[in-house]
Amino acid sequence: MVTGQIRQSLSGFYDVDVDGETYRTRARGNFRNSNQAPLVGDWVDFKAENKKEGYILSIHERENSLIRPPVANIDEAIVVTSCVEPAFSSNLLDRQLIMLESHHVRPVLYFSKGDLIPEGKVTELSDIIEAYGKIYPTFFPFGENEDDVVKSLQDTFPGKIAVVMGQTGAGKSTLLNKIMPELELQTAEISKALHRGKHTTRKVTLMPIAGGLIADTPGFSSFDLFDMSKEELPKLFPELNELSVGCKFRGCLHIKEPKCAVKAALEQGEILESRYKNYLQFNQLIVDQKPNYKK
Ligand SMILES: Nc1nc2c(ncn2[C@@H]2O[C@H](COP(=O)(O)OP(=O)(O)OP(=O)(O)O)[C@@H](O)[C@H]2O)c(=O)[nH]1
Ligand SMILES: [Zn+2]
Repeated sequence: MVTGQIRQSLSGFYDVDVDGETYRTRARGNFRNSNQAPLVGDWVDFKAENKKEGYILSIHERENSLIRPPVANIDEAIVVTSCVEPAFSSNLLDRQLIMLESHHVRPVLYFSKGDLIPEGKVTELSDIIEAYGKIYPTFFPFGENEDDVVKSLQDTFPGKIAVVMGQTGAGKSTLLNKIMPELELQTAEISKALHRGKHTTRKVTLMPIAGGLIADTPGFSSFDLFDMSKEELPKLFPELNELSVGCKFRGCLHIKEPKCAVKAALEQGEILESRYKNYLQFNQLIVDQKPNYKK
């Protein structure tokens, strides 16, 4: 029996890395019937006569995992958000952030297309980005410092598994190509020129980049996964969660309760109004989505 880490999955095959050597494996029949499917990033025990025909015997306990992308043991998720084209959406960003928080994956924010922000909007967007910077590690290449910012993001990679996610056209491929030009990932323009969809295979790969392992995720155009309870939701906003110790009621949802520290902070302008509005909207979505969930 050998132990290694799954680095790629494709059509039922799992490529397992053992100290730099790759073994092609499959999941055993009884394994497929159980609910647990191997994921890229999983540490597995497997049996192999040779490097082409191995069988996964068991999966080690996971730190965490995501559904989109299907990757396990993620150290950080780089959320790429475009400032312009597609327009900045705090709602979409906050949806991704609570999804990551609920899966215990650490978000890192990268804001792209700072160069395209119209002059009249620079202050507004910079203020928003600065506010996010107080909640999460945030990288915003803008003007002269672009290369340094990308470099400092890349300095977070060594020894880690990272996933890159974000809306279609946000600039994920562009960022990865900046870090590692050898990758030559197709950016939107090139794939448009080739007249074909970019993500036709269901291949998931961890690519060695800047000392870490990175999975590039197909972009999405909408995002509506709310599988948490309304009680759990406020805990997924780190700044609300931190403030909640000051609320009068334990389990305060920061909506209608009196003596709520979150609402006080909101009135003082200490938290982003857009985040609070998004919180209220997500709360409503959960309430509408799961009428029987209410305690
Ligand atoms: N001006 C400017 N253009 C950018 C920047 N980042 C990306 N782009 C452009 O935006 C378009 C989309 O970028 P991609 O890197 O393909 O976006 P993606 O997130 O990989 O998109 P999907 O693969 O569809 O999910 C391309 O035309 C890029 O050249 C940026 O910082 N500034
Ligand atoms: Zn409260």
